[in-house]
Amino acid sequence: METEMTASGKAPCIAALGTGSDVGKSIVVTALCRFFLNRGIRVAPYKAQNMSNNSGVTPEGLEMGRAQIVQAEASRIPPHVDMNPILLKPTTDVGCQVVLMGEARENSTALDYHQKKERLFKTACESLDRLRDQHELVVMEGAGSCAEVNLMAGDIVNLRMAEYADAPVILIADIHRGGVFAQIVGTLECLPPEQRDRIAGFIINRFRGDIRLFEDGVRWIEQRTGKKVFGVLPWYTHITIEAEDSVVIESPPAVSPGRLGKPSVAVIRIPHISNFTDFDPLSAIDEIDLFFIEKVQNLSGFAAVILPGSKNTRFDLDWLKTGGWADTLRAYVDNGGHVLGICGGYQLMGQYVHDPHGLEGTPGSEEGVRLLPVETTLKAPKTTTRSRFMWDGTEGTGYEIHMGQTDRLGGSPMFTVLEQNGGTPHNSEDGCVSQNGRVMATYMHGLFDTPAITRRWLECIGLGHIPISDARSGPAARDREYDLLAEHFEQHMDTEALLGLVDKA
Ligand SMILES: NC(=O)CC[C@H](N)C(=O)O
Repeated sequence: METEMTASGKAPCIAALGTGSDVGKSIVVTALCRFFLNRGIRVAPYKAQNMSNNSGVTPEGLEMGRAQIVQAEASRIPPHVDMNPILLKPTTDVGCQVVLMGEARENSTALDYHQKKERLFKTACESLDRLRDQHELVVMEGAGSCAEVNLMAGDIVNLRMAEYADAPVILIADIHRGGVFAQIVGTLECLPPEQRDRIAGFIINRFRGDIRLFEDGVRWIEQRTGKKVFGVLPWYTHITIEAEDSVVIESPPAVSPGRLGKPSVAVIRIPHISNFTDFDPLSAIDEIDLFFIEKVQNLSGFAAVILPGSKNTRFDLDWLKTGGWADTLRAYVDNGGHVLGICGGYQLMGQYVHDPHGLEGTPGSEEGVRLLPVETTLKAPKTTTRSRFMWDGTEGTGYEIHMGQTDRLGGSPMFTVLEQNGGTPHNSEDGCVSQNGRVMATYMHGLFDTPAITRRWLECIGLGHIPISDARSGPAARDREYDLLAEHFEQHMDTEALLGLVDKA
């Protein structure tokens, strides 16, 4: 199918906006991208502004939100910062790092960020225009609820962006949390008439149970609003696509390792966790139980404990120390436990973390958890690389996103870096392994995406007998999941009506 160019000579756009946060916008956009691609349309994803600590690196070595990287993958195109020109990475409750066109620009409080919105809106529009020049369709994603009336004047990602692109809007609602009728009618009610008219219809996400029982509900919504329900998307468990938001791992309960007779691995859910999707390949292994844990508990039942990335290393370090985690971790290691740190988790495990310029809070130094002989200083410029590395003869790929630079004062490096952003690495040593080999850490995110590296790490923690199939991870495996998602989506959507939207756009 071909799309009609708009009068401006640019490709049409459609926008998926939400009735709230975490209603499943990203996954619907991912499904839409693969659906349109399967109909022969060259499609690209776009989200003007993303607030997330879950980011990745483009082939050009620039940083962008992982959700748009996933959507680009579903569109079978390389990710580009135009797909997510503004990324806000929360460091504190009131401040964030502003990543503009893939580069960390500054730390901003919500208030001063607000004052820069107009300039940023222009940058975001230019990105969208470029995407529209290069593709046949752009599927835009909104942020949070599109009807936050107090924020509408400064909106650069929801209806204002849809207006700029003259895009019809699909409103995504989440029936699982209840109140779906009020979500939809209430959202429309909060919008001025011209914006309400822009909403073409609805997708109801996360339906559980017998869908026939909801037919009345669909009729009610259509009669009440005069707009179409494009489809009701049932809950699924047979498809794995990485999650966008760390709310999926919020407030995890205490767990009993080994409860199912399987070896268990714990990831400590630190307050500013970043790139929690690093562990998706581990959760996919049936023979292992992977848990996120937050409350201090005895660790002796775990085969290994992981300290993940952090967007505020010193804050999380203080949290680990004052809450009792630091002592618990040291005792666990003294008793033979295995610990792995990734990025911020690596920094935490050293002797000190220095932040002389206050990049992540007030300037100063903080004593580390002291599990490794390393010392870290946070300083610009930010490192953002796609890397290739070697671990004792096993090759892997990963990506680095950090301000910190870490000096090794003992132990040995974990990886030899072979390549960064397609060129020679700045420093060919990465990470640190303790003398006894049980404590190790690296800057490399995404290391478990390489099955051979996962296998190698499982050997290190005494789980070398667990089979790791190459078919479970990597690009080909993810591509199959996008097809499964599109299939599920098509089964439950009025596909003709969706295609009709593109014609009208
Ligand atoms: N991704 C991370 O874990 C980043 C670690 C730390 N906040 C830094 O910027 O160096």
